[in-house]
Amino acid sequence: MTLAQAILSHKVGRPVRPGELVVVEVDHAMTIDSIVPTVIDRLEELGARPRHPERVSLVYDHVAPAANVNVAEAQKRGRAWARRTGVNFYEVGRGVCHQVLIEEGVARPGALIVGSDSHSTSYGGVGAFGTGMGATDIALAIASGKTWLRVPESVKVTFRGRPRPGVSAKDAALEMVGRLGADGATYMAVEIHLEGGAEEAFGRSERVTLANLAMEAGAKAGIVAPSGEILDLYEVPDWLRAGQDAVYARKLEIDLTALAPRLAAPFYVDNVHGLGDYAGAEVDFVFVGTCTNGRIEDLRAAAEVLRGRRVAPGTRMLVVPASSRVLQRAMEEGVLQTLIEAGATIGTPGCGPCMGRHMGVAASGERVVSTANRNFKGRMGAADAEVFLASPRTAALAAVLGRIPDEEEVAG
Ligand SMILES: CC(C)[C@H](C(=O)O)[C@@H](O)C(=O)O
Ligand code: SF4
Repeated sequence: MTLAQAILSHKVGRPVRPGELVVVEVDHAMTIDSIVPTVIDRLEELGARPRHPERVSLVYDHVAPAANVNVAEAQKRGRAWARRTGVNFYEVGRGVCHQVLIEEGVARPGALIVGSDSHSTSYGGVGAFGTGMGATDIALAIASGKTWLRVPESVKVTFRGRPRPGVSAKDAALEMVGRLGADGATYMAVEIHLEGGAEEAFGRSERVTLANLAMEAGAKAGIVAPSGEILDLYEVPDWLRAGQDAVYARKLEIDLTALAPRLAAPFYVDNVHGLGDYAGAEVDFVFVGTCTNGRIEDLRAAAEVLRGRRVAPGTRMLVVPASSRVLQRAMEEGVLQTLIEAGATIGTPGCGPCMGRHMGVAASGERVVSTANRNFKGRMGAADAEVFLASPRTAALAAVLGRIPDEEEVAG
């Protein structure tokens, strides 16, 4: 069995096969500020309330703090609903939904989590089956405590070895999406195995980055086989193991020892290149943050580059911690001090300008280096703003140099 099969079989109480439709209890249902109004509408149409409010979370992260009166009104309605129903509520500033659910211990190995956000695959970083759904499906999951799923086929991706200096999980994830293609894993589970040193090199944070980017290959779920740090942090159930008999739709091997830093160039996440193709291109705006790369490990990587240096004149840099805990930690460790002294500015924990809705959108013709997971046309503001996706290290170097760095500078 694959890991996706193992989790869904455990839920159903018998072995399930890819292609089967199953109705399963969900361990948790999550929704966000910008989707909750529709979720409430659907629940009201059904005359339903959350069946298990303690298994529901509402996180205010996407346009938080509210950018205008309409958003403020919608958030007010969601707050009142959360109070009325007793679901878990995370206010403006607590952080990006996925990071919050991981920090709160909701995401754990073997759990099934549905969220009204496509990057719910992130929970796979800790060995959960996390998947994104629309508002109607989430409303039904909240009302009934269950959902239906087609048991997905799986693509097996094996990362082998330890990455070279300057190469991170983001580079590995971009390489994976580039090789799979944007629709290479549509409705499949991407099952990620770390071997030959990769299981130690990539801790929880890095695994979340990998599972998060699996979405950009179209994946229903991205599940990293628990090993390394995950075994220290969680109790991993015995049944959560891919069997020798597991059948995969496709297998991909990535040698981390040979991997160079990667960039996803506009306007597709699978448009993955080496730095050499764009090195020297001027950069207007650098954004470090998001559910992909806004954790303390990512802020440390940026601070390491910025220590004792300045963001280049003509370039601006915004750092948005993925959560309030990340912010707190960055403060305690002096990471914030380093970033601020270098001339970066800090935003409220949450999604920040990832979706181009507030907190620093890009103007026409501007070039952005972002640590996020999407670079579609208009994603961060103007339709012709160019967004390059990269690791926190590459992004921070772009900020101090005012241009896209080359491979040697990143290896530095
Ligand atoms: C707003 C939300 C529904 C959306 C998603 O589903 O992913 C957003 O988080 C994104 O990254 O584009
Ligand atoms: S940080 Fe970006 S990718 Fe992640 S949930 Fe928020 S908007 Fe979506």
